[in-house]
Amino acid sequence: MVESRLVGPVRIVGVGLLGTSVGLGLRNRGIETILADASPTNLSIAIDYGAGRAARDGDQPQLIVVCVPPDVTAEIVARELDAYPNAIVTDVASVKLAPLAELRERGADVSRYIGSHPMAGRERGGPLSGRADLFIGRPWVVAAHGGISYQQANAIDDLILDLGAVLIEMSPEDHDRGVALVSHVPQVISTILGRQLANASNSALNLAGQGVRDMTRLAASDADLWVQILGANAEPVRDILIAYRDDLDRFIDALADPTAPGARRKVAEEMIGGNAGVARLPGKHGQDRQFSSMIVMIDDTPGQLARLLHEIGEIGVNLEDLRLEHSPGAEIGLVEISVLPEVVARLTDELAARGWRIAG
Ligand SMILES: NC(=O)C1=CN([C@@H]2O[C@H](COP(=O)(O)OP(=O)(O)OC[C@H]3O[C@@H](n4cnc5c(N)ncnc54)[C@H](O)[C@@H]3O)[C@@H](O)[C@H]2O)C=CC1
Ligand SMILES: O=C(O)C(=O)Cc1ccc(O)cc1
Repeated sequence: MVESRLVGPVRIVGVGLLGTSVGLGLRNRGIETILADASPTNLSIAIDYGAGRAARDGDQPQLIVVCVPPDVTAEIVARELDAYPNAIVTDVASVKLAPLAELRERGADVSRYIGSHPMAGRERGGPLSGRADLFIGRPWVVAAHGGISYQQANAIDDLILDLGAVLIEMSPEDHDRGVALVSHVPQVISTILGRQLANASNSALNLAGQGVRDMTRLAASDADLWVQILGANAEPVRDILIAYRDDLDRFIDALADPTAPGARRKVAEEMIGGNAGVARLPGKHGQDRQFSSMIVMIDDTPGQLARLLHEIGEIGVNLEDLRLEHSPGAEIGLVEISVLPEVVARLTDELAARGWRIAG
């Protein structure tokens, strides 16, 4: 078992996709986890899956992670702060300003609370979708505020590093504007595109290739959750959608008469603008687009990276690119390797069989 930074126990409230994944990841590191959920069914599934045990009288959690829908996040965080006066509390809701504002309105003791947000998830919620490796190599924002000192937030940093994620500090305002651009607006646009398919003919749908599937993956997301996320971050999302409407209008105008002087240039300029934007995305959807990437966790000890590279050579796979990230303070390294898409499955299986920990 890998050594952990957290001491525990960690109490997890809400054991759907996020809560079960946190529980499974911490249990893999030997950390005691206590689970709670308003749904008895979800609670027993998460326990059966090995994400932790049920709560008992006298539990003294070091840290509480609230993983409930955004609308009820502040209410549950406030309740947990009251019930466990020695614990630090965080939440994982996809928006950060609204829960903090509501906690302040409720007069909660925010000196023991910092909101956070892992940029990792799936379209399907519920405990059955939980995965121990969901957060490995993913950004996890800590949205600090003036009411808590850095030292008190140590347990939240340890949680993030123990789960193999990459800690990023941001203000709640910057966070909400950032996720509006990279998560919430892409969700809306994917949904709109998905709706266009609802009444399409079967003969058109039968032609669907990978492009439309990539673009509409998010359209399968849970409506209940997204009504809450978009409602809680409406202003930044709206601002970007208004700019997007202008972009759409330019495209529509350019296509009104594609043979008119300058029309082709206008379309080309839009395409080149898109190329430039997507090239700025870090990681596998950006610079390394023509290759597939995977992340291998290595212990931060001498010889580990060399052994990994040697074994990839033994497996007979050519490495196209490599990036090494140290999780600040954690004794692990995250090696992002890029290879040809057709060898990913074999390389993943063979490295896993040799005992390497792989994440996505
Ligand atoms: N789904 C995703 O991809 C991501 C979601 N998030 C955030 O994580 C949080 C949880 O999302 P998911 O795990 O996807 O949802 P989910 O629907 O899979 O799980 C939510 C769980 O909370 C429980 N719950 C609801 N109200 C409760 C209450 N009052 N008290 C106790 N338990 C309650 C539900 O029974 C359910 O088990 C949300 O705030 C969401 O914004 C963050 C990153 C990614
Ligand atoms: O599936 C994806 O690519 C996502 O972006 C999932 C996701 C959904 C909600 C979040 O708050 C964070 C991540």
